[in-house]
Amino acid sequence: MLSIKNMSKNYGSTKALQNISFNIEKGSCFGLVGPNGAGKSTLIKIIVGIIQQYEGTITFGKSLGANQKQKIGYVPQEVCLEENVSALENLYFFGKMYRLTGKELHERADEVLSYIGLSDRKKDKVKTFSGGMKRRLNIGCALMKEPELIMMDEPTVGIDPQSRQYILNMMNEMKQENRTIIYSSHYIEEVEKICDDIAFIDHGKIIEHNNMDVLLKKHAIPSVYFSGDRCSKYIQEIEHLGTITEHKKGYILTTRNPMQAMEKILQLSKKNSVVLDQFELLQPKLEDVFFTLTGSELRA
Ligand SMILES: Nc1ncnc2c1ncn2[C@@H]1O[C@H](COP(=O)(O)OP(=O)(O)OP(=O)(O)O)[C@@H](O)[C@H]1O
Repeated sequence: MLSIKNMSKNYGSTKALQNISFNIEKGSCFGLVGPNGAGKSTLIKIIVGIIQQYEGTITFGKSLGANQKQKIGYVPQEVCLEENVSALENLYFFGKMYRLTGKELHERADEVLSYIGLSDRKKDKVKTFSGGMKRRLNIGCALMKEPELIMMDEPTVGIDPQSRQYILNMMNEMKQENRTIIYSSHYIEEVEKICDDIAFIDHGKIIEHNNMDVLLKKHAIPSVYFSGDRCSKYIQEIEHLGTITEHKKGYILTTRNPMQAMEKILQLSKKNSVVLDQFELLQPKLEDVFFTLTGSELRA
């Protein structure tokens, strides 16, 4: 549906994007993950058409076609609302920009208000809203044109957990409606919950792009946590199986072969009469993948 080829963008001597290429399928959620300054917003602004000077090509599939701009919704990182008027008036403003009028405009605004959970506050001025409500309305403005492709640039920054969950649920609903989402974030646990494909971006380069499951299988190393009095007695005997670190009252063994490691730990515990208090396989996380690939945490 959307294909980016060899895209680069410089701001003076800053290389914001360096030769980026990827494809996005219709109806999927594509996560763009990277620390501050990685180049996520620049990429989104190019796709939306805000930044027009860049190298490379963007091809939109048949479903978007020639009038693609009409079908792309953009939720900017900064909340972009008129605070002194009501939620409804903000939606009308955006609807009119997308050439909606009369009954169509009013009906669409009501639909969107219900979608973003603000129907009962529609006549209130935006300045009386919480941060989370403003974020939801910000998304609502982009939904006025019923986009096929919706670009969301860090839509959950600095809001309460309930609003965050509400927005994630909305995104899941959009996927079910076969809308395509590009979701930029450095909240990796959110991306993990809703994205199908993920691109890790750092210093303007895509350092890995893959389906979520493939990414985890390829890069995240599983580990085993075990604790119990005196299990330090046999630690030396399992050192060759992976990397051991002390954690809380026990140890984490990071290993490519967790089943073999678990069997060995059980064997040694029995032999040394050690009773294990805790013994579990820890599932790899996307955060670990980012760490493995870049050697650094995702800086918030
Ligand atoms: N208008 C601009 N002029 C000059 N440099 C810019 C401009 N916009 C972005 N940059 C630089 O380009 C690089 C990429 O910035 P960008 O905003 O795309 O990153 P980002 O991943 O979206 O970061 P954040 O999560 O902080 O929004 C950064 O080094 C940034 O300082």
